[in-house]
Amino acid sequence: MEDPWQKAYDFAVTVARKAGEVIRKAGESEIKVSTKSSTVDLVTKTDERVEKIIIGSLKEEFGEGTHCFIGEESVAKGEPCILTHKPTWIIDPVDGTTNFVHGFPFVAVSIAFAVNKQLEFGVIYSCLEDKMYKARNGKGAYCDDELIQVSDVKDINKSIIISEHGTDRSPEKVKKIFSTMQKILCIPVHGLRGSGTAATNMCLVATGAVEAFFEIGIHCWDIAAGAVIVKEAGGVLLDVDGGPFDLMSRRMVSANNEVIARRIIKEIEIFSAERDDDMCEIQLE
Ligand SMILES: O=P(O)(O)OC[C@@]1(O)O[C@H](CO)[C@@H](O)[C@@H]1O
Ligand SMILES: [Mg+2]
Repeated sequence: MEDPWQKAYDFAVTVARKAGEVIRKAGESEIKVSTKSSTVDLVTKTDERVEKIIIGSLKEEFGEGTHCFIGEESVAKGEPCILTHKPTWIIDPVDGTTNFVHGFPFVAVSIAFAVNKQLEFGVIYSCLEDKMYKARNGKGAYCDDELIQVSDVKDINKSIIISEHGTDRSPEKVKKIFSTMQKILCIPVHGLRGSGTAATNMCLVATGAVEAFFEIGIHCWDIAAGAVIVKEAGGVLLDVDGGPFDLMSRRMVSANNEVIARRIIKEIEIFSAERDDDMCEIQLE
């Protein structure tokens, strides 16, 4: 049967590579905006430039009317962040902006595509490592055309877990994040890690380098592509309360299997994070 989204998938890979080349060459890492006082969320001119390139290319190829776009920088400028049934591209042009600014070598372009609110495919280009991760619903996950698979570790004591401390620096949230990390570290696990980009973290789950990555406070553009890649590599996605994964909820546990996911969930101290789709007042559907 003909696959209706093959062209979109191939195009996403091409656009992600093109965007990654722009990031690699960008001397411009000037911090343009650092929002709100309690958050440390860096934005550079490169973030905005790369998002324009990605969305511009996609609009030219697929037309503006039929496809919708959720992009980190466009949402920051007031565009709606609502997932409708329409074909929708979910884009983080530079995941790991803080890394990019500091020359810490993990920076990713993340592009996902959803139809009828279901993720169809995800592409993550880890542009400084030059690794292209990609996955399509039901068709496996790949890194540079090699099939990837999550780890088969079921014993939490033999695991490496990733978490990030995020951009919100309000002391009560930071306290909960570090308390959770302390509890997980002392289970004990082999180690705790963090690459500084959610997209890359999810690729590390998908390749079996780590057993899990969880975070409260991430956005849909950080994790949409990674969600497809983890799932297609044999992993699981859950909410931090053990319920079903919800892309717009800003909470997620991604893991190699449910045993590891649920063991971590036991330790997570949940705090509130405003949903991505509540950030917008206009409801489109
Ligand atoms: O703003 P950016 O660079 O796209 O996102 C960077 C990032 O660190 O922020 C998230 C929220 O804490 C992270 O997990 C995520 O990958
Ligand atoms: Mg991001």
